[in-house]
Amino acid sequence: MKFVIVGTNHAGIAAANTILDNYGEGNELVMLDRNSNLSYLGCGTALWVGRQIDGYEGLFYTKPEDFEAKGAKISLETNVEKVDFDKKVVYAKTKDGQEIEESYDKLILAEGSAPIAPNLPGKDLDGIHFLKLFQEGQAVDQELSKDGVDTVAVIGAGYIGVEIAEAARRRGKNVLLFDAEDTCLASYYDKEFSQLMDENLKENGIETHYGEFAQEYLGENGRVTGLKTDKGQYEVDAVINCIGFRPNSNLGEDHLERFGNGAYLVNRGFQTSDPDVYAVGDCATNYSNALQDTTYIALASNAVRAGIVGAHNAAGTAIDGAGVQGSNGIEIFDLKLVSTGLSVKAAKKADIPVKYVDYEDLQLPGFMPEEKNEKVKIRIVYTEEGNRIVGAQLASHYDMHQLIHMFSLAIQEELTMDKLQLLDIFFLPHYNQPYNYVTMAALSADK
Ligand SMILES: Cc1cc2nc3c(=O)[nH]c(=O)nc-3n(C[C@H](O)[C@H](O)[C@H](O)COP(=O)(O)OP(=O)(O)OC[C@H]3O[C@@H](n4cnc5c(N)ncnc54)[C@H](O)[C@@H]3O)c2cc1C
Ligand SMILES: NC(=O)C1=CN([C@@H]2O[C@H](COP(=O)(O)OP(=O)(O)OC[C@H]3O[C@@H](n4cnc5c(N)ncnc54)[C@H](O)[C@@H]3O)[C@@H](O)[C@H]2O)C=CC1
Repeated sequence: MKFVIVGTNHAGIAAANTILDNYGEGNELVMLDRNSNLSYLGCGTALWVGRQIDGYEGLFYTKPEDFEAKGAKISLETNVEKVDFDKKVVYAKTKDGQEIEESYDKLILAEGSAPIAPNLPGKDLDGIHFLKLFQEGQAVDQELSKDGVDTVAVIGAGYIGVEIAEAARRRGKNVLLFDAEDTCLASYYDKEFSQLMDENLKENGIETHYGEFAQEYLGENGRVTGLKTDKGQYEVDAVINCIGFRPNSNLGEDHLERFGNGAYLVNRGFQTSDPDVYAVGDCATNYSNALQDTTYIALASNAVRAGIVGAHNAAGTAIDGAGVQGSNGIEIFDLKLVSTGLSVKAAKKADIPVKYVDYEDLQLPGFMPEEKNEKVKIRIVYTEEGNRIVGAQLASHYDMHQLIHMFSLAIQEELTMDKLQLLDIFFLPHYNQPYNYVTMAALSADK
């Protein structure tokens, strides 16, 4: 059997390793990617640009030779231009213009996603950036090193925007952070949580502008000098756009069924509407256990799992993915926020009637040293009918992030609130309280 994988970043890499490690013998694998590098962990961009880590070198976790050593044929700087789904042939062109044709038995599309580019006047000015690829991270890093770049506008206060705003601030810049919503991180947290991050950003010197839409990039001599929004005009020396991702799904757009946002629509085994074509990672949908329906969530964690499951299915081992909760986390100037599943706001948007319970307490007993102890805020979201757990959010300066995985499992396994009430949660003063906030929240929940 011959497999072709288009896109060799996180999803494509996971698919390739699954095929090579489990079905390598007697099978053929071709990997194609238009980029000059693979396996870049974008999550490290802000850490590197903000000088919280020494450099970018450690942000790559594999190289082409690793796949060649296992028998794959891998070609970077090779753009796949067309797929003939009837003849089962992929057409690509290398950087130096060489045309490549690869037939396949099973095709795995792992084309990923691209940053959404707002079509605003002035969009071609110098000093306007996006953040996805390693090369784009490098461009932002170089921009922040230029003389005269003192004030930076970040458009979009989602995950990338908030992280790069922190990085630019750590580099000593004046940072203006814009979002159309009335808080940061609006698609991940309810207001009671995102506002904690808003305060944290302001306390650390970031100027936040919410409920504001960018309308125009202003410039002089080909270089950006300002940003005009529906509420004002600001002098800035550089702009970083972070208003979300759009799935790359050009190759199959006329042949494969797609989701509302253009992502390839796949089943639980990541098979598309063409039985010989699989789609994994940011270019494809996923199954949400909270919604109990199809969803689109662009995360490296999802991409890796999708790559593994999709590859097994493509190779003939029928397995269903476990679905996703969209579990995520962020740490900015020491404040940690983690969430999984649906916020109250997201549940409302999805027309799922929910209740929620909030609880706030110190992580450790009061007798523990003050400098080790922090308040933790928790919200658990559950369905009005049946009390099924569908979401959780936590915020603290204490590192409580591992707890969110328990809620992720609870959502996946469709657990109800009563299962949490008397769950055996150990007590040790070094870690928690005898009446810990999970038990207390569950006990006090309206059921
Ligand atoms: C700044 C930043 C921070 C992030 N932080 C996190 C984080 O902390 N946690 C997390 O889980 N996620 C994070 N993400 C999201 C994560 O990076 C993506 O979800 C992940 O990259 C998706 O992997 P993928 O392999 O599906 O797609 P991509 O990474 O988009 O890779 C797709 C690949 O396909 C190639 N390709 C596309 N079309 C073609 C074609 N026609 N021909 C040849 N090659 C093609 C591209 O060159 C690319 O290499 C972050 C993203 C960014 C940008
Ligand atoms: N820690 C993590 O898990 C991280 C995950 N990622 C993932 O990468 C993907 C892309 O991240 P982001 O680009 O930050 O997308 P995002 O969806 O997280 O945030 C985009 C933000 O831009 C705002 N916005 C949209 N259009 C706008 C406009 N015209 N004007 C002003 N604001 C506008 C939205 O309200 C939203 O808050 C996401 O799926 C994200 O989850 C990225 C970084 C870190």
